[in-house]
Amino acid sequence: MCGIVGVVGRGPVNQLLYDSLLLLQHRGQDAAGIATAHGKNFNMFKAHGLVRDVFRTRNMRSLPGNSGIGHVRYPTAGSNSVEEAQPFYVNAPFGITFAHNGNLTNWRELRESLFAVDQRHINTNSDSEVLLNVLAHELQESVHGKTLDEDAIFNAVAGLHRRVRGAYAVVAQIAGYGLLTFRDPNGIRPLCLGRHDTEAGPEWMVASESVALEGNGFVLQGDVAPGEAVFISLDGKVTRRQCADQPQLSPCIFEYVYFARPDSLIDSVSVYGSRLRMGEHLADKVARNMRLGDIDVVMPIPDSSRPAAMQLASRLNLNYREGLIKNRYVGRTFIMPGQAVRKKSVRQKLNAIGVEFKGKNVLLVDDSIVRGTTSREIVEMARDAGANKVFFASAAPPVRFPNVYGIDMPDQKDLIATGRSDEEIARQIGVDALIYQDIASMQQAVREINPAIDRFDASCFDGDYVTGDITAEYLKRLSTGRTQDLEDEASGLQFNMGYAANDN
Ligand SMILES: O=P(O)(O)OC[C@H]1O[C@H](OP(=O)(O)OP(=O)(O)O)[C@H](O)[C@@H]1O
Ligand SMILES: NC(=O)CC[C@H](N)C(=O)O
Ligand SMILES: [Mg+2]
Repeated sequence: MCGIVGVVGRGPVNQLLYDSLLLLQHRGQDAAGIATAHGKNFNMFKAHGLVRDVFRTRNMRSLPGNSGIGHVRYPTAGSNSVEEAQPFYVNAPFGITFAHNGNLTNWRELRESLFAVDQRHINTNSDSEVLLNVLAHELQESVHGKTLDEDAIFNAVAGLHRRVRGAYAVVAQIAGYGLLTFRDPNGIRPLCLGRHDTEAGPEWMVASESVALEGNGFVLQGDVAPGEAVFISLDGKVTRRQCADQPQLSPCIFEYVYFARPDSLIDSVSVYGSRLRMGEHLADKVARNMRLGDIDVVMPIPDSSRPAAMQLASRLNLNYREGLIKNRYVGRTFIMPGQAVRKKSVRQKLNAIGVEFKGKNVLLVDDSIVRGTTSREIVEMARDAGANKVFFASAAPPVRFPNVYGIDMPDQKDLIATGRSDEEIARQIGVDALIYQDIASMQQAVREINPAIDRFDASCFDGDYVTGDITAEYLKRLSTGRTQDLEDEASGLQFNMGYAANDN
């Protein structure tokens, strides 16, 4: 899950973009980048690492301009090579810089047709570079020698929607014209618009999550609708148009479960509120399946499960205790690359307070169990700290299917719930009892806040993929695809370029 931001301001925006990326850091820890527009020129800097490590004063100084875009990356296609860090740039037509959150499901086919038919070379295994080139091609076709105007821009987005499948929330700058932003026809990934009034006129910001707007003094104007495109000219004029034939809001439910910050509003739903409700539904299931007298204490696994655990305890009238302390300098473990580093980081990140465990029957609550890395380690920690019995409740149902829309779980065999019953999973993670949320209750928790959401993408729980193009064959190819991408990279089909890294 990456984070994206775009700004059209009335003064330099480099610091604003930096601050916004810090507020979106939880969506991607692998690489960060900013591209600003200064007159007709773009300035860009991107590198591996967390936002605060990527940008030094000298890099910030090299990013002048009153508009710009930014990206924090969590790779889901290709590799984590720095050449796939975003934003991306193409020089024709006009010059475009581009950042993407999501994952395309037909990017390999698109890459072939871009080369064979549109004569465009894609230099990385990034689906985002493919998407940028589709946009550039459609824009070229739509302008066709005439001056660029809003009709041409929106027609290009409509053409892109017709060719592309998958999840995409995008911010792009067209040199000398302005900022373009759009969301896929299912609205799988979030995107919202904010406004800040100044004496010189309004400033505009679009971002993956409303926390980036609010944290910078912008007022949320609402979400970009599924299939909709918004164009903001450099003088601050906003034009919006629906560019998809059959848009249908089907947001990714995992945003509410885990990805988004609790203080964000996504599609008019408070993420925090939805997690509280997931806790209530989970409480009801615990009450139906366990003797409450057996539970001495309810404990969250920091950070994301806190609202659900708190609400569960309150609804069941049970003690709530914080027995696991988080090292605030270790990031999110689930989005780290590679199992070895994820496993080690769980131990570095969380430490048990012995007195809260010793001799007690503890109900641990987490937002989800995916590979089982966190739960296995924490259960062992609880036992080592002297817990009598360890029970576990997950505010999300078992994750049984790969994600193809921007969460890096391409391989079913990595998921602890694959081919296992709840009892077998309980044995795997070493608990005395395991309670999972039901799929319907998880969806209801969000829908109770916004009943207008007809459908969710809950494919990693139920195997029903909203874009309708995912076959068993596709999923099989996906599991080997990332390895293949790394091999392609070494095969010499690409140009290799060096990027300057910060050396201090
Ligand atoms: O079963 P797993 O593969 O371990 O994945 C699930 C765990 O990963 C996430 O935590 P993470 O440490 O990423 O972030 P958090 O601090 O936001 O909870 C999530 O909240 C679960 O705790
Ligand atoms: N998680 C994401 O949104 C990733 C965006 C894009 N697919 C990449 O790998 O860079
Ligand atoms: Mg967690």
